[in-house]
Amino acid sequence: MWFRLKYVTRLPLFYFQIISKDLSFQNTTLEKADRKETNELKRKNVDVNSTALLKKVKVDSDSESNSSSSSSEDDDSTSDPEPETELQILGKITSKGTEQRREKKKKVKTKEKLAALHQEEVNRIRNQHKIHIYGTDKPEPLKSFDDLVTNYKMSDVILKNIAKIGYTEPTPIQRQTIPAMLHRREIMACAPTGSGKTAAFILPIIHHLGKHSKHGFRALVLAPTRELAKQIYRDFQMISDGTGLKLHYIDKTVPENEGKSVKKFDILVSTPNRLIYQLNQDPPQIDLHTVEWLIVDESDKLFEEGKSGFRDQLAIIYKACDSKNVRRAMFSATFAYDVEQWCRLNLDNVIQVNVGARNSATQTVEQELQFVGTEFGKLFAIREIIHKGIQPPVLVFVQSKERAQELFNELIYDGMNVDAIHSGKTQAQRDEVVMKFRLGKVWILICTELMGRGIDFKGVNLVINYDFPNSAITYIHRIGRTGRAGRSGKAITFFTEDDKINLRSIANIMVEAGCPVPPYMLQMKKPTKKKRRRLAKRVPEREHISTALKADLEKAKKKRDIIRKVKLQKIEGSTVDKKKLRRLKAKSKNKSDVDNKNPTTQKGKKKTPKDAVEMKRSKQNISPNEKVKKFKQKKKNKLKNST
Ligand SMILES: Nc1ncnc2c1ncn2[C@@H]1O[C@H](COP(=O)(O)OP(=O)(O)OP(=O)(O)O)[C@@H](O)[C@H]1O
Repeated sequence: MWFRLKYVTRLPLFYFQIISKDLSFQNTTLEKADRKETNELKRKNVDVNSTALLKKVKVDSDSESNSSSSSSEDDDSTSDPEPETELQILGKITSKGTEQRREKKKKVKTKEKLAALHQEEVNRIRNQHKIHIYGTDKPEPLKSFDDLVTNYKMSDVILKNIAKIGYTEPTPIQRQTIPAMLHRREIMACAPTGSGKTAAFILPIIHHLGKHSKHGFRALVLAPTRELAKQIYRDFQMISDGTGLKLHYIDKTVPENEGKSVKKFDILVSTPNRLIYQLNQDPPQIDLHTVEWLIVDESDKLFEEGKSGFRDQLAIIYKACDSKNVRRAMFSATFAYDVEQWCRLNLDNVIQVNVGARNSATQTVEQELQFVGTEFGKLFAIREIIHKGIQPPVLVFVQSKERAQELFNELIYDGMNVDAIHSGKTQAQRDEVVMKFRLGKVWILICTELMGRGIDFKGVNLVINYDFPNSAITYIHRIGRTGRAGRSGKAITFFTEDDKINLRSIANIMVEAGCPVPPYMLQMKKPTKKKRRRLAKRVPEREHISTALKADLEKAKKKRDIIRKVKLQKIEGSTVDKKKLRRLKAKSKNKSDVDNKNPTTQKGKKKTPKDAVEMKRSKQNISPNEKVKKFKQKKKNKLKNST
């Protein structure tokens, strides 16, 4: 291109040369004088371009008038280097344009260079924080929270609030998802446990909503458990303080007709179950037509099918949020392939943000596997850990509410500062336990999966997986209750012979996080996908938790047998009550059968009336309306049968 321009600029020059060749004989003197002058001007470093042009025009007109006379320009040109000077001079005329073009090019180049440098900086930030982003028109990550003011005009009130909480730098997930949401992009975000995903969606929502309005809910946040929903609600309260935005959390205690007043709120935080209950009322107690932001926290859990999942409920809520302006964002520390596929198909121009390797444990947790042989070995091991000295708070995970209660019974007798939380407890009891644990009044908290996801207890130092997690995903979330927000933590996982099937997947996660693992674990047989899914849905059967030694249990059993025998003898020896005798014999047989199968049944079977009521309630877990429906249905069926 540059060459072509060069030749174009030299064309008039060539033309002048031809003319001057013809006139050279006549104009030698004139030209020489001319050249002399121009050379002089050149020497004086004056802009000669215009002068040269004028002269040239003059030469041309003169040559036209003296066309009959001729002189040899060739000789002149070969013998005299002057024409070259002329070329240079004329070249200068064009070189001014070239220079301009060059300057333009330079400007373009510098612009390109600056853009490249900027992109390099953006890439550097992303690489430094292990941010992987997929999608089109990817917004730049934040360098600092100040970018929110300079680039997005975020209110000082919000920034003061986050400074008050103690956030000085955005976490990696916040760096990338906050700008994406501020550009109103639908997103799917995956970042390790405890990496600040909550604030990553709270900040842009509060900025977008701005002030309180009476249009109804404009943001809806869903979480799988009440505890997590409450925690998110509290975070919203802290970050939106002073903005005037009104928050709402659906509580069971809320009166039925409360739906009429929901227009006074801007943000709703809820579990899917509570929300569905309100949507199903006639007329619905909640209106989601005005929702502009739908956030699904722990989205892979909410997408799960079956008893423990919320897929059906989520579908209903998704449909109910039918505003044209609605934007959706999915957050979790783990993502299943099918959820990802769903997001790609159903979200509008979705941006996917992953921090670190997907479905990996946080690097700040020191992970350890401990072989304990049997169920009894677990109790021995936990006592040993506690006696060696623990730094509270400590979380202990078991697989069911029954086992949580059993372990609680054992540890409380050891005089430990311990409590348990599970779905068998009432909401008030659960809230009280959580509060005590947060305040440091309880040091060891025994819990089920209820506390496995999202819960942010400050400074948990140790997580003990008393019962082996039934999937790698469960493991990642459980151990993620420690090592949060960059702090360090430790996780110990007990395993017995029965847990071998899932051992390899957990060992792989440990290796990825840089924790040592015996090599044999990585070479164990991989369970099939089908088997893994089945395992993830069901918890394995385990012996009851009890310290009573087998010998002691045998002794107790023998004692009971002797008492029964004596009773029998007494009955047989006296007046014969055959019915009573048969009953006693049968009872004795059944009892010993049960005892033989399970040496710990005595303790496990002890149930207070309160326990029974709670168990019944948790089993039923049916809303009052559903109860009425069931009752009516039963009545109808009875009537049908009778007719
Ligand atoms: N920018 C920040 N600077 C410092 N601490 C932060 C920042 N953002 C969030 N935190 C803190 O990090 C902790 C974990 O945050 P959060 O509960 O949002 O994690 P998460 O990624 O949602 O975890 P999980 O996957 O377990 O739900 C909280 O105590 C929160 O206050």
